[in-house]
Amino acid sequence: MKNLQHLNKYFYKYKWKLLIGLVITIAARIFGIYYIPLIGKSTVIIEQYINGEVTNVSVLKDELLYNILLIVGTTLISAFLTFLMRQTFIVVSRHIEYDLKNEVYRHYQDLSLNFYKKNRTGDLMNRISEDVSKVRLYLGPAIMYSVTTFTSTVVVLIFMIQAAPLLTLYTVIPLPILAFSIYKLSVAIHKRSTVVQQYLSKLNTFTQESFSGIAVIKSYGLEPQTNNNFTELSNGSRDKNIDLVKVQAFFFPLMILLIGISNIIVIYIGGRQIISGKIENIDVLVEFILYVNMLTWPVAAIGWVTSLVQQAEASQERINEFLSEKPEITNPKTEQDAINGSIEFKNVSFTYDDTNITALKNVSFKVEKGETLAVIGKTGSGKSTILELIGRLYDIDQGELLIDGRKIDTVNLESLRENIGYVPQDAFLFSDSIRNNIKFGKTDASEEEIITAAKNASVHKNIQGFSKGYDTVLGERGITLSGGQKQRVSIARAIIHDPEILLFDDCLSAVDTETEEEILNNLFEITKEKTTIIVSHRISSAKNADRIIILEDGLVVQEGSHEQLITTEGYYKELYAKQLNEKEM
Ligand SMILES: Nc1ncnc2c1ncn2[C@@H]1O[C@H](COP(=O)(O)OP(=O)(O)OP(=O)(O)O)[C@@H](O)[C@H]1O
Repeated sequence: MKNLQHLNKYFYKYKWKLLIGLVITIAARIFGIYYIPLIGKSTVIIEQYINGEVTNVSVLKDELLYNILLIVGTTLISAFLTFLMRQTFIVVSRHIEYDLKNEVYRHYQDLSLNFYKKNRTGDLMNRISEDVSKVRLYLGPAIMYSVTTFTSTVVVLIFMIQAAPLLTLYTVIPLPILAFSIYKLSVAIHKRSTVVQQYLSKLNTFTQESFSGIAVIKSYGLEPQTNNNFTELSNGSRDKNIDLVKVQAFFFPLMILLIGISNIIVIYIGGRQIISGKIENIDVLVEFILYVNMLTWPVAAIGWVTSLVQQAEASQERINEFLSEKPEITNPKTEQDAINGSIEFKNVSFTYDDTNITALKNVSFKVEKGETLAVIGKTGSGKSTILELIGRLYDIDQGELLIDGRKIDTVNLESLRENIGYVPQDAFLFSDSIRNNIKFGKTDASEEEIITAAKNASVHKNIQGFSKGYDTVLGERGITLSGGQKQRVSIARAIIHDPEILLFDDCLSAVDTETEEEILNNLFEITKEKTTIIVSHRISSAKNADRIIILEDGLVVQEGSHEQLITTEGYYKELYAKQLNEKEM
């Protein structure tokens, strides 16, 4: 139960509702049991009529009618209270489930990129959905049934002991056995349903992947093999489901068997006590059979609830594991900082934790506000890493990274990121309209601002070409943009909020040179007063920059303007010659 203590704050938050639920449950159980003594009383009067102790039939009728009305009344009240009980306990559990999901989601958002690299997306999703759902079963049904079981058992036992104490003792003997057997059965059911769930998620992942990759499957003619793999998985899933059903099938027979045993005990021992005169009236037997039946479900619930609590404990442990992860990148202060935009790397080195790859070694350069720096280098030379460090997606290991002369980890993180327009290498667009994808960079952007940003990114004409224009939905349910169109929407998103620092990571690689030229011209105007870093493999993107640095294996090997570099032996000159040749061919 140690892990479940995390939820105590939520119980505290909803304490009044839970307390009301408790009172309602006790009242519901008391009203719910009242029909039993009334049935007992009715049996007695019928017996007295048969024995001739009551001769007037209208007395019998009146008494029976009175009892029936009371039974209907108390049962209706109990039913209504049971409805209210569910409304409080289950509703509170849904509220806590919602709060917990939000807590986990917010925490996920605070965690750094390293956390996402160490953990698989499926695992993150499972903990926020499956595990939270299991915890909800503890918060709702488990607590509700525990309260019901406790109150029912106490109320029923009080009624039983009042009627016949010794018979009560004999009758309750099989009940702990029932609770224990149901517990064992619930554990077995849980184990098998976990396997069923695992198969189901394998099957889901496989199906999803094969539909996403349908183009590859078809072009390689892999349909028969995919079919075989699917059949194998679904056969496994069917077998595991059958295993589960076999165990589940024991549940009700076991309950019926144990109720039957208790009933036999009531009739046998109660019957003997009536014969020996220890119990006076037959109504005790009738009432006891009803009491035993009333006790059975709550007692069985003890076993079921125990297994629910165990599952919730395991799930909460997994949730707590992530909740206890500390974000590596934190905001150093709450006051906002004005960002002017100058960036300086002083002997910066950086090694990725997970791969141990040293992506940058002693890198130094400075870009002032209004300047453009181009970063050129072979793949894997560390270009993107420079941009990620400026966005503080990672913290540097050695050296100093200064923003406006201040160490980056002393600058307000929100201010820093709000002032950066970052276009990543793999433009990621959400399954939403083009308008909203662009507005993502500035949520309150006007239509005019959206169009201007799209025009500057040279994508406005393309968007107009779609029948729904800016309302065109992208992604799974919408159209798929070409690589170049995606890159340009992504540029529009970065420039719309007019940030002080613009970081372009090889984001014109998928557009033709003509469009590249057009975008660069537009950007030239926009970035006049900004600090701009352009990472590229193309000389055409770099040639107009104020300064160009060449990276090789994490080291700055050359630095200078386009004119200087094309006359200096090295990677830039070779690349220039090669790309010039390609253009001429
Ligand atoms: N998230 C990461 N985790 C671990 N290692 C990484 C990560 N990103 C990059 N690396 C490694 O760091 C090195 C530098 O990568 P980086 O992405 O900065 O290169 P790049 O010059 O931008 O390459 P490209 O031109 O192909 O985009 C590479 O060896 C790469 O494998």
